[in-house]
Amino acid sequence: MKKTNVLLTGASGTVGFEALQQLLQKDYFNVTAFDKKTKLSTEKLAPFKNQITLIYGDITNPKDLENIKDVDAVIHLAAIIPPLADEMPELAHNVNTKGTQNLIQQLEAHSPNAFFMYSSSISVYGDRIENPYIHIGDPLIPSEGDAYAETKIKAEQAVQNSQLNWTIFRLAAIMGNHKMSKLMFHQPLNTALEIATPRDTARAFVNAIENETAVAKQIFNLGGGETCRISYEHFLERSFAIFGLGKLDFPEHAFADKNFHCGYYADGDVLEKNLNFRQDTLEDFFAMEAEKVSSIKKMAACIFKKPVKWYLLKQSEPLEAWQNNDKKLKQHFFNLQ
Ligand SMILES: O=c1ccn([C@@H]2O[C@H](COP(=O)(O)OP(=O)(O)O[C@H]3O[C@H](CO)[C@@H](O)[C@H](O)[C@H]3O)[C@@H](O)[C@H]2O)c(=O)[nH]1
Repeated sequence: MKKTNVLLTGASGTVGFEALQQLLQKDYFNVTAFDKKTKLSTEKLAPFKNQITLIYGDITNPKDLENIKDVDAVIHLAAIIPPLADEMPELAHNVNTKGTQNLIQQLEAHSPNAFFMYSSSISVYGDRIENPYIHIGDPLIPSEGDAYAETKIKAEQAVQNSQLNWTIFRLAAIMGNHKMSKLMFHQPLNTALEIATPRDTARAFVNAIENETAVAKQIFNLGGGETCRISYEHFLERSFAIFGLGKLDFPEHAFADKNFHCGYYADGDVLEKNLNFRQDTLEDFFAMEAEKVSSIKKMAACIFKKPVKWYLLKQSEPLEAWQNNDKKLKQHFFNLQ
């Protein structure tokens, strides 16, 4: 039987690395991994170099894509995600939108029958504090200044306008190896949060390869479902306890009131019915997180929790805006009277 040639972009990323390992568990896939050459990607992908075709390159440069040929299925994950996407919106546009267009062009020319699976994001729906139950047909209204969401919307359009067969998954909050950053304070504490673990997310893409007809030419919300829902405040409380950081005792105005994203996917079960990708619950996620924290690390965090929380709080842009009475930024982050 002829093997399916799968191209995986962003193979060393949080979702990509899970997808790579899952693809390699099946013997009917020939995997080509495309990624940017960085210290991290080299380290993570080196152990697989005998099992895959490895192409290092920059997706913004069409020349780097020239060796991509005879592909049957594509899992396109290479992207600049927040917070970097917010700090460097032009780079995000080049990689996320133009890079996707470049890849589509290469595939249209050399793999016109390829099935293109695109990873979009829940950020495209914008602020859903008032109305947290999200459906696929809801309007796409990114939060003010959310360059990342804009790049994802444009890339979605490029995918839909392509000559290829395609599917688009709008990923919920993917909780994985992402570092804590200033984004932590951009998200209002009363945000309705539905997570999906990287391995469940990857499984959806991998299972879609064999279920192309069921998902082709459609857009889906991809989340962990009812067992993966929590408020952001409770999510942080649980995480702080796991890391030995004690209570979530930040001052008023540390967290924004608005202009972020996330919510509950009201129609997320549709993708699950098609692809049967969910295995993890929130409790599994917290158990995995707890396993990552050694007792020594937890003890150190416990001893140093005050300076650690002070350091985190220093990164709160909402609090900084409030303290500086920066009218524009206060307006951006808070519901003012
Ligand atoms: O110019 C670049 C920048 C990044 N990458 C690669 O892209 C991947 C990004 O991974 P990561 O930053 O860990 O992102 P994830 O959290 O895995 O993001 C996934 O989930 C997001 C939605 O939550 C989607 O927007 C992304 O496309 C999808 O990869 C990595 O392999 C990078 O090396 C490139 O190939 N070229």
